[in-house]
Amino acid sequence: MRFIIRDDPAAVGEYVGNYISRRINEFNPTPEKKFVLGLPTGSSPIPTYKHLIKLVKEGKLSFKNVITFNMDEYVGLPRDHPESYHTFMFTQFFSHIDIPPSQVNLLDGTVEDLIGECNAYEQKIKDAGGIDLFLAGIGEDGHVAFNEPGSSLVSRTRIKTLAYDTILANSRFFGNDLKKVPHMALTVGVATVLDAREVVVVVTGQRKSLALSKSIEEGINHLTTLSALQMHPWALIVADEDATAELRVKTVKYFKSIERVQDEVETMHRELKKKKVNGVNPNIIEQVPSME
Ligand SMILES: N[C@@H]1[C@@H](O)[C@H](O)[C@@H](COP(=O)(O)O)O[C@@H]1O
Repeated sequence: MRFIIRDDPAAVGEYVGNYISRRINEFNPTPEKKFVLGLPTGSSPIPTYKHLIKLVKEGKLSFKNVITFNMDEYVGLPRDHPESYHTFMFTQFFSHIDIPPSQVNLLDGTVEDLIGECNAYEQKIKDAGGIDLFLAGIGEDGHVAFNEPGSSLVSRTRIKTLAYDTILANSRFFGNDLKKVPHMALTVGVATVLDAREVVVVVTGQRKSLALSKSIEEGINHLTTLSALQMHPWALIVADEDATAELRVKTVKYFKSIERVQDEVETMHRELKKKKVNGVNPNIIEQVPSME
């Protein structure tokens, strides 16, 4: 697992935005071979979305040949509700970039057959060739998507009842009225996230610091579902300084000290790819012992 620390949320957004942009451009997507991107909602990815929008406006990035799959959606909120994740994604991101709406996928929490909706979503991801890069955030209790504490670490897209802490955290978007916050959601599973070829997680703010510590400094545990990321062959967490408040000084020093080496290996990896050297393992980055 790679772990990068930046000063503040804006710097995190710039780093992650550039990272995703580089991945899409290196992939060189075409109408026949589209890049498949998994996306989250929440306040944490907003600076990343802002930076990606900027890159599109500057002509440095295009989403014309990108397919997106969002992580989750509330059950029972109409798609045009101001707090639905559907509305959030179009307001914050999709309306500002050049992605054809037909390539945007979001779960629909208003359909009658919610189980059928979840199963069809998993199938749609498979049919698209799997997710190339899944961007994620983290809940205050360490959840990824809506995989609340106690979720199976091999879970797939399904209906979840939200934890009280999550309802409380999300009530800020519903006029602080707990009764207005939906209590159920459709969410991709932990295994759906882990199936992606690459996972990038944005963690900002002090209120996420305990969850971050539990995810990377302790063992894999279904009470902190993001900790399952430790099993992923190519995961990256990008945090701001505030989010590191509960980490051991040793952990922060370690990851800061290897960042330079990580960058060098990334550059080497890119150069090798560019030269199309035969027989190069695309996961060469994983072979650097200091990064495991
Ligand atoms: N389902 C979403 C998660 O995907 C998101 O990571 C989390 C944190 O949101 P924020 O970034 O606003 O703290 O909120 C919700 O629970």
